[in-house]
Amino acid sequence: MAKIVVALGGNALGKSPEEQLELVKHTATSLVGLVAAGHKVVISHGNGPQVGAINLGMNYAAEHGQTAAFPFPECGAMSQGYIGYHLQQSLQNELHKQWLQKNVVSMITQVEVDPTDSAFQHPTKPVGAFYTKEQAQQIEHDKGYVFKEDAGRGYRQVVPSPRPKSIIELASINDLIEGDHLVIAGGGGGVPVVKTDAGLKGVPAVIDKDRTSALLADNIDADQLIILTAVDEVYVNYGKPDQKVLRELSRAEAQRYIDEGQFAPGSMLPKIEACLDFVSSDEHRTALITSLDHLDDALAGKVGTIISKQGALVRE
Ligand SMILES: Nc1ncnc2c1ncn2[C@@H]1O[C@H](COP(=O)(O)OP(=O)(O)O)[C@@H](O)[C@H]1O
Ligand SMILES: NC(=O)OP(=O)(O)O
Repeated sequence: MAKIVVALGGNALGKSPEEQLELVKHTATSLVGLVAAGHKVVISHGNGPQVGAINLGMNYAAEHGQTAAFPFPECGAMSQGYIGYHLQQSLQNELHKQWLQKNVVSMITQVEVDPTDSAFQHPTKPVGAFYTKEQAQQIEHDKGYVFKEDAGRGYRQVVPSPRPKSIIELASINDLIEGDHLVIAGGGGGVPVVKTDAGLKGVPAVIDKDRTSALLADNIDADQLIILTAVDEVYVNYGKPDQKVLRELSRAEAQRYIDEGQFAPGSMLPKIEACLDFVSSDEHRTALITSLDHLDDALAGKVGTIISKQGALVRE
């Protein structure tokens, strides 16, 4: 029996509620398979496209006098509710189908960040829709948003992405895990908050969910961190004619590829760094990167990139 944190990528969750529900239903089958095998599973998820879409919609409604303005942290909390709802429902339906009894719960999670984090001066986290260069320049001009090219897929708005310091609801998450609940936590990297004299206060940013998932996995002393995204494996020379798949990576190999710039900042780089953070303190810990579609194949060792401290494969 292992304790496993599974992080679902926001970009891999489709572009609409219908697409997201279909993708989540499919992944729920594999996640419940892990539960059926006796593992303790904690699920986290991204929210880049979703929080971007919610923010765009709320801004549009506010600009047209239809609603009050909704600050960015509130949009982050809404994205946790929206994705958590799909996950809860799909997991509950799948548990029922497999005749398994388990309570499923999404924990609205706040994550403390440092107000002096230099990330606030250098926005890097892509959120929302993809635009052409011309469209992005127009919106930059009209609204003052910052856009960057995202891993060859188009231009996206970027917001600050400070590092997660601590998980505010950690004690409750641990209690729920101990109580054998199937917990969804740290959604969208958590709603970023800072500690002030007046208490916790939300800040406009998106914490990288891979970093928060690694922190969560460390804090609950998990054995494995699984990052599910849109690609089956990690590559060197990604997207080039000579791209090469990486099936197993040691800490030293991963560091060498990071230094070579093999992993795109804002997409694959934070995943690799999060995996390294998680495996570095304990050689029995492993991290796995694969696609939402192929979790079962990856657990069977057919696809996926495994990262461990020494690079030696440790599987159940
Ligand atoms: N070296 C690499 N190997 C594999 N994928 C990479 C690499 N560099 C960048 N990517 C891109 O990173 C994406 C995953 O990051 P992202 O879309 O931000 O993840 P998420 O699923 O968490 O939203 C992949 O779909 C791929 O397009
Ligand atoms: N919050 C976050 O990291 O979202 P994505 O997985 O969508 O990038």
